[in-house]
Amino acid sequence: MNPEKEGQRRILLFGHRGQVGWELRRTLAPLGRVYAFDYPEVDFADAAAVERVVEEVAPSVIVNAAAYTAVDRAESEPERAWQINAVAPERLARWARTRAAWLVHYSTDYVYDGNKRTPYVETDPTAPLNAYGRSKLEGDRAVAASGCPHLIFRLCWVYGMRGNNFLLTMLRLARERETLRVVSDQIGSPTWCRLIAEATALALQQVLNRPDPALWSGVYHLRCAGETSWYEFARRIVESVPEQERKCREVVPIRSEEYPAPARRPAWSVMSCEKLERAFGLVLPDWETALRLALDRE
Ligand SMILES: NC(=O)C1=CN([C@@H]2O[C@H](COP(=O)(O)OP(=O)(O)OC[C@H]3O[C@@H](n4cnc5c(N)ncnc54)[C@H](OP(=O)(O)O)[C@@H]3O)[C@@H](O)[C@H]2O)C=CC1
Ligand SMILES: Cc1cn([C@H]2C[C@H](O)[C@@H](COP(=O)(O)OP(=O)(O)O[C@H]3O[C@@H](C)C(=O)[C@@H](O)[C@H]3O)O2)c(=O)[nH]c1=O
Repeated sequence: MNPEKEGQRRILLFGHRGQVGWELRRTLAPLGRVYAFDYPEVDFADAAAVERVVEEVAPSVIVNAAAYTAVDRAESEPERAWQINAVAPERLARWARTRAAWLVHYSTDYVYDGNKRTPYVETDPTAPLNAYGRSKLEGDRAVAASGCPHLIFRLCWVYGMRGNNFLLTMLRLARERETLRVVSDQIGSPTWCRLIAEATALALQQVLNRPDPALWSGVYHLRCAGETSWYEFARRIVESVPEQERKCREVVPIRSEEYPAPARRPAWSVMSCEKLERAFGLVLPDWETALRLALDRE
């Protein structure tokens, strides 16, 4: 084997202005030269634009953190979600296969129906409840079926201090409203985007230096340890807002039916990360520690 030197390696990153992509730009830098793109410079719905960039950069690694992530909006725009989450990754995977390039891609807990009560493993059947989940699942299938060397990280409840996410929504609402009503019957693992980007780089570094890419290619669950409800997560976030800035006095637990939304969400999003630990020796901290770190560091 003749591993490519870090200095020569060309890494093509899509979605660098998103939560995970923003962090990846930094964590991938030690692995090679990072060429970063996002919407609207490159629109995943425009096949020719994607093809042009991939041909021009000619990467040996593609990291795709771009996605259509508006879960409720996807119910009324399923075609657009499909183009971005299913069709575009398939094109990237086909290109990667012809050049033997690695493709790192992200998936979601929303590919599962949430009916289990023990942690999901990667081989469990998928059955998405909403249009976003269906489009993401098709992206996973296309990448896995393409035959390119690939890592698909299946994430859950991602937050950070940029973009749209539950943490930022709750920090804002805690300052605006006296009472917050938050669902307590959906269980998952809030995961800080910075830890995802760090784990991605560590896993990628390992596979790039190992022979036999096919052995390591596959789906890996990647999330913070522990589990909680959106309600408990909201309570911790609200508590973090200094008393003098906080308007919210009460967070009320409610059932999903009491928070009507266009998309159904799984009741159980807890995923086992044993496969990730076995393959790469990676374990993320528990969600409460990670939340404290995220709030302190940013
Ligand atoms: N957020 C979460 O809770 C979870 C996310 N994931 C997955 O993790 C990955 C990263 O998610 P996250 O960082 O939160 O996503 P973000 O929504 O923060 O970022 C996605 C990026 O993709 C870009 N994008 C949107 N539409 C297009 C398009 N047509 N062409 C090119 N780029 C586009 C967005 O641009 P713009 O902002 O301009 O639209 C944005 O910069 C995704 O695959 C997502 O499905 C999995 C589980 C949980
Ligand atoms: C704002 C708010 C939300 N909720 C509920 C709605 C929903 O069931 C839950 C989470 O709300 P959000 O809409 O922020 O989360 P949602 O967009 O469903 O988050 C998902 O995003 C995609 C991209 C993923 O892949 C998933 O892992 C997951 O993180 O909280 C309340 O109960 N009260 C509130 O005030």
